[in-house]
Amino acid sequence: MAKSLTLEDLNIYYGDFHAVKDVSLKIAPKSVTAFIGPSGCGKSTVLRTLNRMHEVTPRAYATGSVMLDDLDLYGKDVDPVGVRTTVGMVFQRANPFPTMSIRDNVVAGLKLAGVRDRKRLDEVAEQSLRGANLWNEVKDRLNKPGGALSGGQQQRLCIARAIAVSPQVLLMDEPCSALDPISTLAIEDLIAELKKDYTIVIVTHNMQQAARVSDQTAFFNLEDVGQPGQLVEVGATVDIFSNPQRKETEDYISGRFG
Ligand SMILES: Nc1ncnc2c1ncn2[C@@H]1O[C@H](COP(=O)(O)OP(=O)(O)OP(=O)(O)O)[C@@H](O)[C@H]1O
Repeated sequence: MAKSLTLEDLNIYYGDFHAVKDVSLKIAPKSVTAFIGPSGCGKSTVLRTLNRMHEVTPRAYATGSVMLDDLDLYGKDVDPVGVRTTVGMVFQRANPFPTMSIRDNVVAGLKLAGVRDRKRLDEVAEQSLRGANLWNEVKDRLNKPGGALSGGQQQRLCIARAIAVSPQVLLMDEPCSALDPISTLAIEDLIAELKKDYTIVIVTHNMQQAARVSDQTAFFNLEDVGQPGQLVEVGATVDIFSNPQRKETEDYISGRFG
């Protein structure tokens, strides 16, 4: 079931480079939080610490804590691979396995986890494709390759693949940046649906998108090039967009910089 995330004093490094400084933030279950801010301020870096993908980069590490309800994701006995199942991720560019069938793309994670029962796999494939609003478009060609779908369909296939393993949180790193406006709206509608079951964190450069899809907005910035990114302001999306407390936030959302 959907869970909360609590980041406390999170500092994130790539080797000697201090990329993000002192982030503390609460994310409620079954809500959408948007990370916004200019290029290089650390939005994707923070996102990747939420499922321990950050440390996949050589010499990258984080200090502080990320709690999933009461589980410290950076705790000593926590398996990062398990974390990545519990906290799923969808990337900027849809990345289905191109020659693998649509059905097998969706259940790839389950197969990897050892599930072999064909009936069960078919059920999960259908459920996840329905959940990703893709079922009606692909139900007659489940054995065709995932790479044969349109960009927007591929992105929904990746969302189906992410939800097939029953995560508690979904992270989305600019999921619409490679999509046309119609496919973008389809993904935004889907986010509104998914929020009923999942806690969602999305990085977006699109202010209108942040305003449309999120309940909470976190604005990141950096004082100067080479300085660590920081969380400048976080609050209910309506407040951040209508009544930001910090001038930097106002300047950014009104398009005066970034
Ligand atoms: N693999 C890496 N190795 C070293 N430094 C990195 C790596 N990835 C990102 N960085 C640096 O960390 C900082 C934050 O980058 P990040 O990609 O998180 O920013 P962002 O806000 O998501 O940017 P954008 O909006 O352009 O995607 C930048 O200075 C970036 O150059």
